[in-house]
Amino acid sequence: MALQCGIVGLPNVGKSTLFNALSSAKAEAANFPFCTIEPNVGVVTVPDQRLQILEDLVKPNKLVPTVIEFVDIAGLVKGASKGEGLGNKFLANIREVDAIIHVIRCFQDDNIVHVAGGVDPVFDKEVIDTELQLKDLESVEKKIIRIEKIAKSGDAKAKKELEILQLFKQGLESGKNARAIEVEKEDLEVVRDLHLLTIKPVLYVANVEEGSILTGNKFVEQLREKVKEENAEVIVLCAAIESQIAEFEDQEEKAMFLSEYGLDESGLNKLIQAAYKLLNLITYFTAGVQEVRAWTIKKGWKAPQAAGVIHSDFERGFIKAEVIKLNDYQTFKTESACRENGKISIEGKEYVVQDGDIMHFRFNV
Ligand SMILES: Nc1ncnc2c1ncn2[C@@H]1O[C@H](COP(=O)(O)OP(=O)(O)OP(=O)(O)O)[C@@H](O)[C@H]1O
Ligand SMILES: [Mg+2]
Repeated sequence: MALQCGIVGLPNVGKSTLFNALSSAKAEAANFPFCTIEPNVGVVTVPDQRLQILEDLVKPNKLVPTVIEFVDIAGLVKGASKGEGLGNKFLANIREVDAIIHVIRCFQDDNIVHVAGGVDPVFDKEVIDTELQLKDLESVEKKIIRIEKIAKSGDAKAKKELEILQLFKQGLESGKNARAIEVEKEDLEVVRDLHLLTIKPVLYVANVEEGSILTGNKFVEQLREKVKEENAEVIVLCAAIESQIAEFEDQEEKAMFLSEYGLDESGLNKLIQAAYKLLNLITYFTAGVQEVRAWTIKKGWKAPQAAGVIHSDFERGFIKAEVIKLNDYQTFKTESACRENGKISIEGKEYVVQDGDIMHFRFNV
């Protein structure tokens, strides 16, 4: 159930450079092959140090990390919501993704053309936001027309829905993203079928020049200031350098290259991990000699549902789960030692799986 992040932004801001870097980011965590489903969808392994820890302890035949997908979406321009620059097609691409990585040009380089003249992250962000909002407004207005008819017949539910839709309409018209419009959680159901673009979770990538990776620059400051109240993450990286980092197969060489830039981790790794969080995902592990494996679930899932990711039988016939915490596994080294020391807890159907849990499911079908 790999979820998708769409890489969105103005033309020529570094989206494809970033996407290519992500796509060639060789599985660091393990020997999971990178594969491309379509030319513009990349399956990217989620780097996770905990897998290495488990590998060292268990020495499995196989190590399987978890993955998410990135989609390289073509650049949007002003007027996209009205079909400019193939806008409608690209907006449809955005509708299909689960979260948005909004790439914003924060690098100064006179050789690289900026579609709007000069580097201006705040302006650029607004151009994209506006196009997405206009498209959302169109969706909301269509639904309003539909629901109005029902409301007129005196249907109470429709009346209530109409009120909520009006709130979205006003918010969007005033330049707000749908995710920033304050409504009750259950009211979100009213717009669920619209798959609004600006309701999807977002994070920003400030694409800076090589010299500003560590320090940031004035453009990054402007962007941070602009998104302050959004509570969104801003990741600073240099896409051009990331694509070079991703080329290294040899981990030592890679580490050396990184340290030349004063980095201890690639920007890509940070981005992938942030994207994973943005999608509201967490990881649990299964650890056997055959295979140590990371599994992706949504935060808040209970044990049977989490088990269902492995196989539907596990969910259907769920009896109980045995759970070891990673640091206990590290301390006692083996599953049996964990058992002897009372570090395996037996959990039932109501157990909410935690990030990093090592799970063993008992089931009967
Ligand atoms: N951080 C950076 N510093 C300098 N140059 C960069 C940086 N990131 C990307 N570039 C350069 O910017 C140019 C545009 O990059 P890219 O093709 O990735 O943009 P794009 O957003 O995918 O554009 P489009 O929307 O047209 O597909 C390329 O020449 C790339 O090498
Ligand atoms: Mg591109």
